[in-house]
Amino acid sequence: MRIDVVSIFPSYFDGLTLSLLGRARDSGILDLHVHDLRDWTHDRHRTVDDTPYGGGAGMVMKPEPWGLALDELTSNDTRPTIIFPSPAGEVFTQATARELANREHLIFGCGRYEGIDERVFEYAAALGEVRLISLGDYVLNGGEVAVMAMTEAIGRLIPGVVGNPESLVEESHEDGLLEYPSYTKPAVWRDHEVPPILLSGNHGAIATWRREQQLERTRARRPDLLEG
Ligand SMILES: N#Cc1c(-c2ccc3ccn(Cc4ccc(CN5CCCCC5)cc4)c3c2)n[nH]c1N
Repeated sequence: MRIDVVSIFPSYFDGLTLSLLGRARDSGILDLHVHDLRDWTHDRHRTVDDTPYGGGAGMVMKPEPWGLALDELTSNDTRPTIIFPSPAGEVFTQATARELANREHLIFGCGRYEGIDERVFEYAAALGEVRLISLGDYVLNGGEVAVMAMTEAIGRLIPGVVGNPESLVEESHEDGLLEYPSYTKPAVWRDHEVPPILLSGNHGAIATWRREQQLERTRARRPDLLEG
C-alpha cells in the first residue's frame, strides 16, 4: 500500500518512522510519503490560507496549492482514496480501518485553520474516491492527529505489519465488543491477584470467562455497541 500525507506540518509525522509502521516502511510493506503543502505554493511567503468569503472568524485554506498537490500525487495511478479529516466527516471506526486497509493508494489531506476551500473536495472527486472522515465528536486544531491515528489503525491491519496476526482478532472492536482484561507476572502484585481462572490451565473455561468479561465491559462502558 502507498500512503501520501499532505500537511503544512510534515514533521508531525516523524513518529511514523518508529515502531511497527517504521519497520513496515523499512521492509517495503508500507510505502509512506509525507509532503509539505507549501511545496505547491509559488509566492514568496508560501501562502496557503486566506480570509473566508462571506465573512467569519479565522482563515480558510486556499484551493490552488491543494489542486497542484492532488494533480501531482494522483498522476500515476487509477483512482486513489483521498481522505480529508474533518469534524464534519463520517466517524472513523475499526470497520473504516478494515475497509481502507484493502486500498492500494491512500492520500490524506490535512487541513488547518478553519478548514479547506470546499471546491478542493469537489475537484478531488474527479481524481479519486473522496472521504471526509472525523476522529470523533470534538474539535481538533487540524487534521494531523487524525491522520496519525488513522494511519496507525489502518497500517496495523496490512498483512505482515503486525507480527502475530492472531493478536488482531482479539482486540477491542474487532468482534464488535470491548476487549477482555489482560494480566501478566507476578500472580500477586501489591495485594492485587490475577483472576484464578487464568492460572487454571483450563483453556475452555478461560475462553468463556474472557467472553463474559467482554460482554460485561461492553454493557458497562459502550452499551451502544450492543444495539441493533
Ligand atoms: N478528523 C478530524 C477532526 C477535526 C479537524 C480535522 C481537520 C481540520 C482542519 C481544521 N480544523 C480545525 C477546525 C475545523 C472546523 C472548525 C469549525 N468552523 C466553524 C465555522 C466554519 C468553519 C469551521 C474549527 C476548527 C480541523 C479539525 N476536529 N475534530 C475531529 N474529529
